[in-house]
Amino acid sequence: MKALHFGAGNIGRGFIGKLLVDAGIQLTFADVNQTVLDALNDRHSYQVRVVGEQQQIDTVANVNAVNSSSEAAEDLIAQVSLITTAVGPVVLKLIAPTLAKGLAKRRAAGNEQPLNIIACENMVRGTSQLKDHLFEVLAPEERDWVEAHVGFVDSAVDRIVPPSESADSDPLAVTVETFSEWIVDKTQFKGALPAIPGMEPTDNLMAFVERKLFTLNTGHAITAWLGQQAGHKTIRDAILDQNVRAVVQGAMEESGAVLIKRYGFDPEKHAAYIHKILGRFENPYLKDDVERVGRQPLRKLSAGDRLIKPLLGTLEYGLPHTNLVQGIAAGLHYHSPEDPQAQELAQLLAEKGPAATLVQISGLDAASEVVAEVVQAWQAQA
Ligand SMILES: NC(=O)c1ccc[n+]([C@@H]2O[C@H](COP(=O)([O-])OP(=O)(O)OC[C@H]3O[C@@H](n4cnc5c(N)ncnc54)[C@H](O)[C@@H]3O)[C@@H](O)[C@H]2O)c1
Ligand SMILES: O=P(O)(O)OC[C@@H](O)[C@@H](O)[C@H](O)[C@H](O)CO
Repeated sequence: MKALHFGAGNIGRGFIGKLLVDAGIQLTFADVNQTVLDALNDRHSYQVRVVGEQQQIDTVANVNAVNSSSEAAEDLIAQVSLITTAVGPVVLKLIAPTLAKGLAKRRAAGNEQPLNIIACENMVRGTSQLKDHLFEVLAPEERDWVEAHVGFVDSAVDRIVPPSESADSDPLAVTVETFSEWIVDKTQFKGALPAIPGMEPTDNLMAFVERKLFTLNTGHAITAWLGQQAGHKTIRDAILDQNVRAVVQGAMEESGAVLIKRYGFDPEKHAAYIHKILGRFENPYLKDDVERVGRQPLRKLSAGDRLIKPLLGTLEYGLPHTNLVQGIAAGLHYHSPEDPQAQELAQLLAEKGPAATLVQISGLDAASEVVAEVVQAWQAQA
């Protein structure tokens, strides 16, 4: 079996690429970073440091790489039976034209074998969003064929992979935590489910996507944003700060109450899930900067993402949301000279003030009580 994976970054190399190669799949990465492409094509292998109480170094071998918008990438799309991505939500739109050209070549070549595409991004139903981008650029005469032959499989992906501390000396170095979880929607595959140990099929994906995004990523973002305010550089230092931890845990519990009500999760098991996540944030073997985890605040504060969607759930069910409000206020305070979204946020705040900025980013109702609550928390944090 052959696969093409878009995005040879931290999750691409450290999680999805490794699982595919471990399953005996012949893997090619597609990326735009020439240094990474050259290193992959030079060495055809790289090492993954798995860190925890026990540490191990695994070698991922026999891999190749192509430029993401090249004809070589299109030709592979025409041949492979699996395409995965870990490029970041904003890049999905950028890879759609290459996908469209590759799928047109596949059809022209008469390749009727099923192809499955799985986006492994931190977003709800990312593959479905990639499909929307693809259909915007796909020629109308290709659409029925693509619907019939290509499975667009949504997934939830969980493994903390910060940039490696050795990245300066080795562009392929990658350090990952021991924990990993990749859950895919088995109802969306075309043809037989590929046998990939570590890929878990479910017919209840939304529950798992929301459980992950609205627990781990909710708590992670708040740890980063409040951590930055308190002067911490890393997620570990931030979560060991009892003031930060209390809000993070409180927000995960508030979001958890929504998830329990919506999906019927067992409350005790959900409490254990939160407890385990707090331990993962504390991992002494990983150096994860608050800037990585707090990045792109406009995306993280948007309507369907990790703060606002759980907040809306608490409003829907009449549940407490004090800590989520603190987290959202902290997101509005997030600053980073390197991050264009943080720059845009600062400009919005300067021009419009906190209430109008929040309403614009999150889609919350300007007249709602909760907007006033966030503004009050924002002022208190200043
Ligand atoms: N790192 C984590 O802990 C983690 C965990 C779960 C999910 N995720 C999600 O995985 C995705 C990737 O995150 P990451 O941490 O690996 O980021 P990353 O920046 O390390 O990797 C992204 C890769 O995509 C490449 N890229 C950019 N534009 C491209 C294009 N047009 N075509 C092909 N490749 C392109 C970049 O060069 C880079 O190698 C994000 O959606 C993230 O939310 C990350
Ligand atoms: O990748 P983002 O920017 O959506 O979120 C930052 C982190 O919370 C995220 O990458 C986590 O490390 C990951 O989701 C763990 O599975």
